[in-house]
Amino acid sequence: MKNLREDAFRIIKGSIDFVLPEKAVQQELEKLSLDDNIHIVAIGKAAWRMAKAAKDFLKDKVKDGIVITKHGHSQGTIEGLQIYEAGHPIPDENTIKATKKAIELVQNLREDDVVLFLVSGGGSALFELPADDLTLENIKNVTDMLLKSGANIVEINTVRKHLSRVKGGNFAKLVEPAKIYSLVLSDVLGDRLDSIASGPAYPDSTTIKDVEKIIKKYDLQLSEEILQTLKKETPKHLNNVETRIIGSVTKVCESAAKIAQSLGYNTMILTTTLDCEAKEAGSFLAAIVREEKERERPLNTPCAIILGGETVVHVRGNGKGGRNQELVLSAARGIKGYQGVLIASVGTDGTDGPTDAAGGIVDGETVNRLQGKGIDVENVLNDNDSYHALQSIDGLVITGPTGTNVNDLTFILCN
Ligand SMILES: Nc1ncnc2c1ncn2[C@@H]1O[C@H](COP(=O)(O)OP(=O)(O)OP(=O)(O)O)[C@@H](O)[C@H]1O
Ligand SMILES: O=C(O)[C@H](O)CO
Ligand SMILES: [Mg+2]
Repeated sequence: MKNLREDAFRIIKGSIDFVLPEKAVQQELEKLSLDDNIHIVAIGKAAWRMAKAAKDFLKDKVKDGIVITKHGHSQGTIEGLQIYEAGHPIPDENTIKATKKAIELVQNLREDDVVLFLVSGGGSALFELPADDLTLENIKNVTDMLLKSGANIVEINTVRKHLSRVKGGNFAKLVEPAKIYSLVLSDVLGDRLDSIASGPAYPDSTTIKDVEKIIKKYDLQLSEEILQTLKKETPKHLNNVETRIIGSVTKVCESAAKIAQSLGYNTMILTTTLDCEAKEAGSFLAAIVREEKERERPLNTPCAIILGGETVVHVRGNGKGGRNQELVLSAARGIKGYQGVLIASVGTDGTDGPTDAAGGIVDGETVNRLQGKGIDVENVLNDNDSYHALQSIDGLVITGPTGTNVNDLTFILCN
């Protein structure tokens, strides 16, 4: 018999290690073998670690550079690079100041210069210079409105791209005639490159028609000056950019599958875009487990069934939890009594909702164990209190902040 719990922790640790910024950046730089005259521009929550890895690898080939990351995310100086911290999820004065510095850095480059553009999630708030005569206040207001509207990240960034001097491919235009190599750590399901950090160096696939639809759909009340700016198109073609995705939930799933295989499991990646309600995802996973246990389908045991994505929780209760913890607890209801099975789900950033846990692990005994402590799973789910319930039965996965952020990993292990 396999030790499912031990194997689960190996899969979690190993697959997250694979998309840590250092490893992902250096592996790609080895393949690229860039010449001299490199200028680093790094944006996003992982910017500091990506830039440090690039500088350590490229050494004197780097002429200069700039890092723009979230407040609290810098880990000190990096020789030859300017470091800025700025507001996230709402941009602040530093966002504008740092973005102007980045533009200064790339504005007068020549054809034989190279901009190494390191992109990670959070870049939209951290890298911004408003278009036309719009002010930071304008952008803050629109951002706040969009974040509260219920629009998804692709929709939010569609609007943001059309209000900016750097988003939606505009940054690449400012870099011309120099070339950009863009290395991207994706936090958008499906890895839409024009959405990640609002695609400063990627041809924009969205149009002002799309913006109009989003304004209507969410009944956004925008000022006249903003509506005027939203009439201008973003660049649809760029000639100076090469882009590589160096980390994503797809890569996490693929490395989880490899690790599971090496541990002796028959393995399948079911999806890399799980995006429904966390509780529903949990019920669905439990149904798959029952099929495995009753009929050994879809895989012969021992097996690992792997999913990547980012589920949604509409928080209505007063409890503490996160989408991964809620997903596994919901799943626990449907696998009650089964032996030799486990379901785990974690955020690859190590933080699931406003908790210190990355996610949770449940098995066929979870519901009974909770009952033994006088805890009713339905009540817990109604109150969105998955954290305390899982904590009481040693069902939390605690990794601490991992330094990367590429959505969530969920998997089933069956003996
Ligand atoms: N008590 C709770 N139970 C379940 N889910 C919760 C609870 N409180 C908050 N959440 C969910 O946690 C989400 C926020 O999670 P988290 O802080 O991990 O952000 P994120 O989406 O991963 O963003 P980031 O890219 O910044 O990490 C919210 O969208 C909310 O749905
Ligand atoms: O910065 C952003 O736009 C989001 O994190 C998606 O990449
Ligand atoms: Mg998170």
